[in-house]
Amino acid sequence: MTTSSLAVSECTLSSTTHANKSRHTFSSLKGKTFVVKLGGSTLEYQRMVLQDCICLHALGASIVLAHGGGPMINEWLTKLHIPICFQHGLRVTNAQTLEVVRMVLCGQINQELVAMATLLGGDVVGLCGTDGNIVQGHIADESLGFVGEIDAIHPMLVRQVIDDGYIPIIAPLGLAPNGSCLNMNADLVASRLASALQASRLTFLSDIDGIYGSDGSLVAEMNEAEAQTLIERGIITNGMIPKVNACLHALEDVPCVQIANGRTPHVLLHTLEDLPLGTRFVH
Ligand SMILES: Nc1ncnc2c1ncn2[C@@H]1O[C@H](COP(=O)(O)OP(=O)(O)O)[C@@H](O)[C@H]1O
Ligand SMILES: CC(=O)N[C@@H](CCC(=O)OP(=O)(O)O)C(=O)O
Repeated sequence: MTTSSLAVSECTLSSTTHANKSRHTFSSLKGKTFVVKLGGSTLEYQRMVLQDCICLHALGASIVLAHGGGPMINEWLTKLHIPICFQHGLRVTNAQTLEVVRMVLCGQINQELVAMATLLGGDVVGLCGTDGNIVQGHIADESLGFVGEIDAIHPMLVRQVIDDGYIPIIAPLGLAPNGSCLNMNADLVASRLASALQASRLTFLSDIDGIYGSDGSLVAEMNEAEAQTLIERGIITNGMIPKVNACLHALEDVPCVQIANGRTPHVLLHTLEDLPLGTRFVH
């Protein structure tokens, strides 16, 4: 048995119910592209998420894993006594902060995901948004420092990696026209990648079940007007603001966009059952 088929059987065995229930869904994954965004808040559950990615990949889907790492960047900034500051969910990034962002996202988190996925039998390639000019952007707001707004996604390298049979694992950095590296919000990178790849599904895995509304209960479906109202009323705050904007942006090109809890066992397999799960964005 190959390492890849081992990973599939481990995944399928530990989720026999899903495999049985979803036999029809699983048999039709060829040609489908799933973009998964793994939030920094959920990286401790990376093993389970990677297992599901490897399983779906072995069953024929093209998988792209985009990751964040906000909490780990905060940990390192704190250790180094560098101040932490966010505006509307985006990190204010001066030159010193950018050095730490790059080291943590690429040197630590991306490398750990690649090592863990390889150990689990996956064929993965670690990339960062600057590789092959995948994520091109510019500084949109001087007050945020080296934070990029995305101008273009060049998905050729990602497509090549997929076509060669690998799962690309992508860190959220970008390149400015002058060649300088920019800190990008990972949700926005995942969203734009999903659009550029014409993905059939974009799933944001975070540390909450989905979006909580004004009465504190989970909102199963949300459209743009409802999202804007919740942002204006201060019910959607912090990192959820760019995440919601990313979801709304992707909805123009991607038929299924949802936020789900990355701590739920085999949540990616659940997403294929088309049962209510987390918050799904609708027109
Ligand atoms: N209305 C809301 N519903 C759910 N979570 C919200 C809401 N508003 C703000 N949040 C916050 O958004 C967080 C998820 O965003 P973020 O911290 O950026 O996560 P990630 O690292 O997974 O991308 C939640 O942990 C929660 O604290
Ligand atoms: C500009 C900006 O805010 N960049 C983010 C990049 C990481 C990220 O987005 O991580 P999460 O998905 O865990 O939030 C940051 O520096 O934290």
